[in-house]
Amino acid sequence: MPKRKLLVVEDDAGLQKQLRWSLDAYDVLVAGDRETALALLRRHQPPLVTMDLGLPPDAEGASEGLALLQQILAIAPDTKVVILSGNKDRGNVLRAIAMGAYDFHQKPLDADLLRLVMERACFLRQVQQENGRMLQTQADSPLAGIISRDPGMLKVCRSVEKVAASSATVLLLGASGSGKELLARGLHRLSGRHDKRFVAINCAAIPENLLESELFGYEKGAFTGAARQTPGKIELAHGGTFFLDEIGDMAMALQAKLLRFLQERVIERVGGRSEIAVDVRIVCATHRNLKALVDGGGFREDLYYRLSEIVLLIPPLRDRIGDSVLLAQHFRHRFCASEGRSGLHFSQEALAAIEAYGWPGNVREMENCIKRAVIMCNGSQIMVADLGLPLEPEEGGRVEERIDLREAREAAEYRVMVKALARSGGNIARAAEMLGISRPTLYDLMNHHGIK
Ligand SMILES: Nc1ncnc2c1ncn2[C@@H]1O[C@H](COP(=O)(O)OP(=O)(O)OP(=O)(O)O)[C@@H](O)[C@H]1O
Repeated sequence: MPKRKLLVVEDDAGLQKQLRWSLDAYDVLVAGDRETALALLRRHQPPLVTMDLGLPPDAEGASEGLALLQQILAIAPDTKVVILSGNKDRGNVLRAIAMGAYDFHQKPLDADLLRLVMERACFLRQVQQENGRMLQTQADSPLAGIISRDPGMLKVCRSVEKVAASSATVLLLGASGSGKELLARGLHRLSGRHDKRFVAINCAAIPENLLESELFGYEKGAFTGAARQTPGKIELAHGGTFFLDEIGDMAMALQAKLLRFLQERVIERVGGRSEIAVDVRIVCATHRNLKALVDGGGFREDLYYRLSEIVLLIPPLRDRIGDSVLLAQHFRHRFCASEGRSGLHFSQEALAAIEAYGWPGNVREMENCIKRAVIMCNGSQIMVADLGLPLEPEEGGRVEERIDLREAREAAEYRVMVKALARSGGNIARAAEMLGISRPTLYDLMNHHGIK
């Protein structure tokens, strides 16, 4: 893999040399002034820039550096710019960050820390680019709305594509909010039934005594209040796909009726005498452990086997590598557009918090969280507080927000690295590929975190 390009803007020859040496994992381009920097930027389009704000002719001030920063971000808005600052530059550094610089690093240089900052910048840019590409191709793909770069989740998507054309019954297993309905809709759109209806019913949301008539329909006068003949949801899905969500919550008596339908493909409306043939593709989902329900006598074994011709396991969001930030950016785009708040960005701390949080409510929780943050945030950055994430309980029950960015970054880095290594079965090349970094960089990081 060719080295990534990094533009160093620094007028001090000694520091230029030190930066070249510290950041030798990159293809380093060096500029000593604004004009050279812009020429190199246009020619090489480096994804990463480090810059000193004090450039000639204003080496003591920051006007030249800030003007360059503005130009860099106007020419290539995705560039991740890290400001190298002296300890007296606080005000100017804050100004630079507010203008869109990615981060800052205080001199004297700490090579290890700077390398980490650059790696994180690289990673973030890559995720943002992938997100952009996905948004672009969204309209053409039937699994369009499904955003993921996690190998496990992508495997589920490939399986959906494979089974879509068949008539097999599909069982989707996954926690609440993990995207079961989204996948079921994708499956329908990819199938030969896509021009017919997709009808969904949530077995847990409808009282037991009403579910039967919802599913199978009823004849006029079948029960008090049955004023006219009403077809059921299964019948309405004729020719299309019928999605039964929370199948694990269905009562035993109704399970028997559903099994009969699956065996004979005919329904009988409540209070009716005739059998009506219905042709539907069944997709069901549950967040419950269906096999354990069967073992405990809460779910019919014969129905379980009927429903589980193809079983797809949807990983929870916390196990999807890199997806939390990717999804957060996706929802930020979407809600910025729908709420008329263009130009909002996440602060670094907010991104670190998004990565570190466990998302027990999965993608739905993330969607709600980002929507609220977009609506509630003041200014141009979404801060940690805007996310309203529950704080991690500390030892002794004390609740305290961790605001050490370096620590948060390191923890997040360690986590994704261990996951990638686990998923690749210890294969360094594959793990590095998943992480979007070079093998030497991964070795460096493993060393840094003491992973053998
Ligand atoms: N990978 C994803 N990319 C983008 N949006 C997603 C993704 N997964 C889920 N969503 C969105 O998250 C929300 C919840 O997804 P969905 O309703 O499919 O989950 P579910 O597993 O069926 O939830 P439940 O079990 O609670 O019914 C939806 O708004 C959906 O569009």
